[in-house]
Amino acid sequence: MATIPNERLREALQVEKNPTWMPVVALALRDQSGRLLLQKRPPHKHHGGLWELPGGKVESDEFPRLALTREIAEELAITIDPASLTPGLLADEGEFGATVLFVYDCSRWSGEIRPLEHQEWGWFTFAEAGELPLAPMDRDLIKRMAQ
Ligand SMILES: Nc1nc2c([nH]c(=O)n2[C@@H]2O[C@H](COP(=O)(O)OP(=O)(O)OP(=O)(O)O)[C@@H](O)[C@H]2O)c(=O)[nH]1
Repeated sequence: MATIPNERLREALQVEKNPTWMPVVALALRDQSGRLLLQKRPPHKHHGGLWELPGGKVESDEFPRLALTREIAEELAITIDPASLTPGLLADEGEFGATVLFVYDCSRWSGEIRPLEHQEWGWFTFAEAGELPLAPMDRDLIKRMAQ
């Protein structure tokens, strides 16, 4: 049987290491009538002025559900129970999908919603959300949620 020289085998199995991909978690928070909470990104940030789901980057030492719980407390002053989250849709953008957005569904929280980062926010039906200038991944996600 022909053998592959070790060096060639190593080369063939070499997977390009790319530590630069970015996991982002976002919350599809619904009120009692099923409307979705969206907020507007600050003008100076990436996708500034566009509307999106609340959430943010998962730090390298965090579990996704805990990152989302942290982000939601930081942005909206409410507490969500990580165990009550349901994994939902997924989207990506950038070359080879370098930013991956994981959406969790949730309809229970405690506390009163307050925009701690002074962001504009509101509850929207899918039809209303479709009229907003949305971040590109969110446009796609909201279309899929509405189906
Ligand atoms: N949170 C959130 N980010 C989104 C959504 N859609 C989307 O494209 N993004 C992008 O994902 C990235 C998340 O960054 P972020 O700025 O919200 O995260 P963060 O709060 O941890 O960031 P910071 O450290 O800059 O404050 C941004 O590039 C943002 O534009 C979304 O629905 N929610």
